[in-house]
Amino acid sequence: MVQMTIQVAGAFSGSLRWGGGSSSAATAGCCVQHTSPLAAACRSGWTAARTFASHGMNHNITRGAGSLVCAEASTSGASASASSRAQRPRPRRQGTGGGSGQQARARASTPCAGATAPSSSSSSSSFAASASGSVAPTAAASASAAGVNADSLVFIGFHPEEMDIIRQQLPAVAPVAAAGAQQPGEVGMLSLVGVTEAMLDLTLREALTSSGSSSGASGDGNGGEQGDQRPSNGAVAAGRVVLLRGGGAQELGGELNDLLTEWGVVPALVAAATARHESMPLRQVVAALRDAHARYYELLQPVKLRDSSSSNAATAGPAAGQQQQQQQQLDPADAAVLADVRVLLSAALDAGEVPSIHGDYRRDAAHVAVLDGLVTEAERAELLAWLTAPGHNHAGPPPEDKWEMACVDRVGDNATWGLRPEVLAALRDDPPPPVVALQSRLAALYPEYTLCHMPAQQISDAPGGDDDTDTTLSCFVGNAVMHGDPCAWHVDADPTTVPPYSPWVHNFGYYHNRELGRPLFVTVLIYLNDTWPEDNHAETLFLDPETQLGLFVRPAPGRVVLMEQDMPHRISAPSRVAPGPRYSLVWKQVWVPREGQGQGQGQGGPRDPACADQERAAGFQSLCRPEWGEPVRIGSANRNAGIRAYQPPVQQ
Ligand SMILES: O=C(O)CCC(=O)C(=O)O
Ligand SMILES: [Fe+2]
Repeated sequence: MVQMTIQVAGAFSGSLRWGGGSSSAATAGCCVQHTSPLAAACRSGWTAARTFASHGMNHNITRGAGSLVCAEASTSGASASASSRAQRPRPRRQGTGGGSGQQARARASTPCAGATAPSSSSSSSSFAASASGSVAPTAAASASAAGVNADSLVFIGFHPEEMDIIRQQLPAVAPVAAAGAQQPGEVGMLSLVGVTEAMLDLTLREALTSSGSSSGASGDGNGGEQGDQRPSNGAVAAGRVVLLRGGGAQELGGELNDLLTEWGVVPALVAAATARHESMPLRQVVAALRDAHARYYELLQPVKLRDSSSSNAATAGPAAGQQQQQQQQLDPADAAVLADVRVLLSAALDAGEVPSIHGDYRRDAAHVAVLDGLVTEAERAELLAWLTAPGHNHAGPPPEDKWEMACVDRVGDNATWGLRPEVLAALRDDPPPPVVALQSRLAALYPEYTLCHMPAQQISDAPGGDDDTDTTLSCFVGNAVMHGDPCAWHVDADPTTVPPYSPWVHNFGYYHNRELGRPLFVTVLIYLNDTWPEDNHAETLFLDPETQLGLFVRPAPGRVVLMEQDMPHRISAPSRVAPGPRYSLVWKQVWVPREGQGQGQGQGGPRDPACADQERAAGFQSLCRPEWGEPVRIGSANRNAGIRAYQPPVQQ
């Protein structure tokens, strides 16, 4: 119910690390479990931030001590940082059915006080340098030789309204050249260039020389009125980057994201332009910078697969034909298991219209699927034994050497049993065979994606890693819920609610889950008990907030649930007759589209054209595979929901 969602949000407000100050570490971004001062792990990732669409525009970010810029100053003064109001979630339009229907996809606020930025000390490796392979001289020298204004701020992938704000605000803090004054600029003056989609295929030098001309650049200073010369939203898909060209621009670099944030523009990836960039098409420059940035911050952490199919690695393999290669290399045992997998449910709910990164709105719905047979009975038993102990008595609590009372859905709730951090770390770093088997089969089932662990640390914390709270994050959650345990509605994570100072946002921007070409946030869950009679209850519940309807999934040994992470859901506690805990193991993943849609992440091969076409037609990605047929539509996802039951007979 909507109220319920409000309560969930309310219960969390102020308790996130990025919302409530330093004592709130326990809830921050813990799509995962972690140790913390509150000694509680959280099933939900960004539940606290899950408030209402009406707040979606307000990031409430203030600048000041400990402000959020994640400047990673390079030796040449570049900074790696980012995000953008362009991709900032906007209020979600209501879907069918009316009602308040607030979808909690929008990030309510992105308070950043307390986030400490890595210092711009020389110890930090130069992000610009890693992008280009070496610390190259900046573009200034070659540019001035060409008669192009040496000092420029080149904004790529920013929406027109963002550029308007920047043009308005920047002159107050930096000497910005007047509109059209670019050949060459006055000494010390910065020219401000907004790059349109049409300009992405120009080299940096070409873009600068054509800036203000009919080629589509938005000019300096006040270019807001230039009609079709304003940066088009299409450029956002390539990524949001600010190139700092020349010493004057680079002086501003370390501060730029702070400024953008102060002005209400979500930061972006900021990098020094190098001489090498001068002759590269901007699209390529953006892709290379984003690749380097993703590598530097380890944003893409491919799951471990069987050796034969390890081509899932985001960095591995030639671009072409990888998908086929992965299928060919499928272990015959995995292929045999996959041939017997049954899709019991493929469903859509929680629908509405959401802003796309292109500036328009798209139809959206979240999805859940239930698969039986993805792991064998022997593998299920092996995994349960690995997570507990061989021969463990499952009528009693889980063994305390692997489990602790440390798992919560909401701050303040009593904790339930969760896996200890070292076990969670082992699941990622040294997974037992059943985990590798499941991951390999999922990778085979979804060849269009590179399956990665959610980079929980990078998403949760200020870049640079640990803050002062000694929080250990994990991309796995173990649940052993008992009768009477508190279980609350939550979402696991949502790409619209990642903190703005996180390198994830700098690279991928803000977007609603399922945006084409952007990583899909997916949770994978497996039920592990040997048996689970009906009377034990403990179903997983899924909610369509707008209609207050939903669906449930009964635990069954080895059953796997896939859900898009922004869908509200909860465990229901086992009944009194359940003799022991109900075990589930949960993966929090990001599925990175292989085609990349200009993302420049360099993964794998092309998507299956049929699949890609279907997605394009739908306007979004989904874990429900087209070959499974149309998903069952529930609540707001059912276009017939809310039609009049009684239609008066037509008078003749
Ligand atoms: O075990 C379940 O039914 C759901 C668990 C869950 O929602 C989580 O761990 O985030
Ligand atoms: Fe969850």
